[in-house]
Amino acid sequence: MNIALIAHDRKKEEMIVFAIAYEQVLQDHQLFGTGTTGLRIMENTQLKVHRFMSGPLGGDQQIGAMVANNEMDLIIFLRDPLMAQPHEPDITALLRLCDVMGVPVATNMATAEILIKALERGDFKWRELNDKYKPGPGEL
Ligand SMILES: O=C(CO)COP(=O)(O)O
Repeated sequence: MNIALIAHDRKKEEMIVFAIAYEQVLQDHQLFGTGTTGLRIMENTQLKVHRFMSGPLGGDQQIGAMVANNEMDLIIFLRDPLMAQPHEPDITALLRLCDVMGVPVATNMATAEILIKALERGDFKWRELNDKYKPGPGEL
């Protein structure tokens, strides 16, 4: 599965704790992240993360492009709900695309834990069938 890990600055420590706690689960998947989040995870675990640009420089949009292409299976996006972000439109766009494409997305730790346990159990195997049902351009 392709999994994206993204965290705003005041949520990065939480993301690192999450990545350490679930390293054994995450290591079996292809991991993607925005620039700084990906770097911090790699500095603190043995996980390999494909790093896109930092969020404010377009990283959310790059991950959004994967969602639009139906190439992303799960997103953990620890947002900071108490701090305005300069790239708020990009964040909204990414979350909107997750809803368009039916991609499971967690925006806080409580949901992240539920989704990672579901991943561990194999609950997202249906995503592998997705290509078959993938809408073509203009079909939505
Ligand atoms: O801003 C972000 C997501 O919107 C995260 O970007 P960084 O991981 O580069 O800090």
